[in-house]
Amino acid sequence: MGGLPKILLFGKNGQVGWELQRALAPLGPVVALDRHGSEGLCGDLADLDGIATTIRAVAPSVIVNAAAYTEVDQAQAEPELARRINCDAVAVLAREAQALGAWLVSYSTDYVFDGSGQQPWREEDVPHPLSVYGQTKRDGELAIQAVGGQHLIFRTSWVYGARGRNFAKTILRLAAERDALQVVADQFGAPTGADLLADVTAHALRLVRLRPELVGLYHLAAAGETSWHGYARHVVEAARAAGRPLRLAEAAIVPIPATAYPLPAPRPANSRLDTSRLRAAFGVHLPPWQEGVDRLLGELFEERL
Ligand SMILES: NC(=O)C1=CN([C@@H]2O[C@H](COP(=O)(O)OP(=O)(O)OC[C@H]3O[C@@H](n4cnc5c(N)ncnc54)[C@H](OP(=O)(O)O)[C@@H]3O)[C@@H](O)[C@H]2O)C=CC1
Ligand SMILES: Cc1cn([C@H]2C[C@H](O)[C@@H](COP(=O)(O)OP(=O)(O)O[C@H]3O[C@@H](C)C(=O)[C@@H](O)[C@H]3O)O2)c(=O)[nH]c1=O
Ligand SMILES: [Mg+2]
Repeated sequence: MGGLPKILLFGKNGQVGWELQRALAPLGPVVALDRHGSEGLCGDLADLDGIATTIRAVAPSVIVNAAAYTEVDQAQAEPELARRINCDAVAVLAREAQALGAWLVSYSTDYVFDGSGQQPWREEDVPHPLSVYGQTKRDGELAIQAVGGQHLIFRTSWVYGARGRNFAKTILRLAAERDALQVVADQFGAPTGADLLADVTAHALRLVRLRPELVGLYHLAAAGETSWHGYARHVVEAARAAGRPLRLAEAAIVPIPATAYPLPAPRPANSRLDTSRLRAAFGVHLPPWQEGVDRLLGELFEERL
């Protein structure tokens, strides 16, 4: 094998991409691109020829794709663009990776499932997306599998990071602006940190160099479960305990059914992911979701002192 792998990272400024810049750095030299590209390299996943040319020019031994069309509601109104980025571009990455004999890492979502039942979803369960976003992400997974090269697909859920937009930050903002909040209490999943995703990715990439048979699809989420309402309550209680100025009254986070919070894209009621396959294959510990969320909050509160 010999030599450190050259890594090409797409989507470097997203929540996960930002943490990957840090976590991948010790593995080997990283060429990290956002949609604007750099030094003549195209990083725009909407430009299928551009990214193919970039990959051929860089000739990496690992491609990590952290770029995606992640606006779940907006995707309902622009399915073609969502498909181009979440599926067609991913197919190009898979083909170009295969041609180079490179590994491809990509991320997918709990939204590939229809949310039925109460059991955590396993990798072999049949996806049935409820939304355009979920469908295009599912088709991206299938595109990678159809090419059949060396790949890791990590399906995760409810991602947050200190940098970027996410539910926890939205709730903090709303708690400072409003007297009361209504939050969906009948959708269940696990908030998962972008830092955890990046660290597990780096760990897995080290391991697959020695054990290429670990190729495949894995569920990767923090341990435990909550509802969006439970998540919001956790965030607001931490903010209150830290003495943050809140407009929100005590006990003013009202649990509501999803039917009372209509959005363009339906979300799954059951977003629980069974992570046994990942933990067994890679020997990783996935901490309870509260640990990562508390770190995020600590970081955010520190920033604003
Ligand atoms: N966020 C979540 O809750 C979850 C995310 N995932 C998956 O995890 C992965 C990482 O998500 P996350 O980091 O949270 O998402 P973010 O939305 O934080 O980041 C996505 C990045 O993709 C970039 N992007 C969008 N369109 C293009 C394009 N045409 N070309 C290049 N870059 C583009 C965005 O750039 P810009 O800011 O310029 O638009 C952004 O930097 C994705 O595959 C996502 O589907 C899975 C489950 C949950
Ligand atoms: C802001 C807010 C949201 N909600 C509900 C709406 C919805 O059911 C749920 C989450 O809403 P959001 O729009 O913040 O999250 P959403 O964009 O659905 O988040 C998803 O993003 C994509 C990229 C994924 O892959 C998923 O894993 C998931 O993280 O919370 C409330 O009930 N009250 C509120 O005040
Ligand atoms: Mg969203």
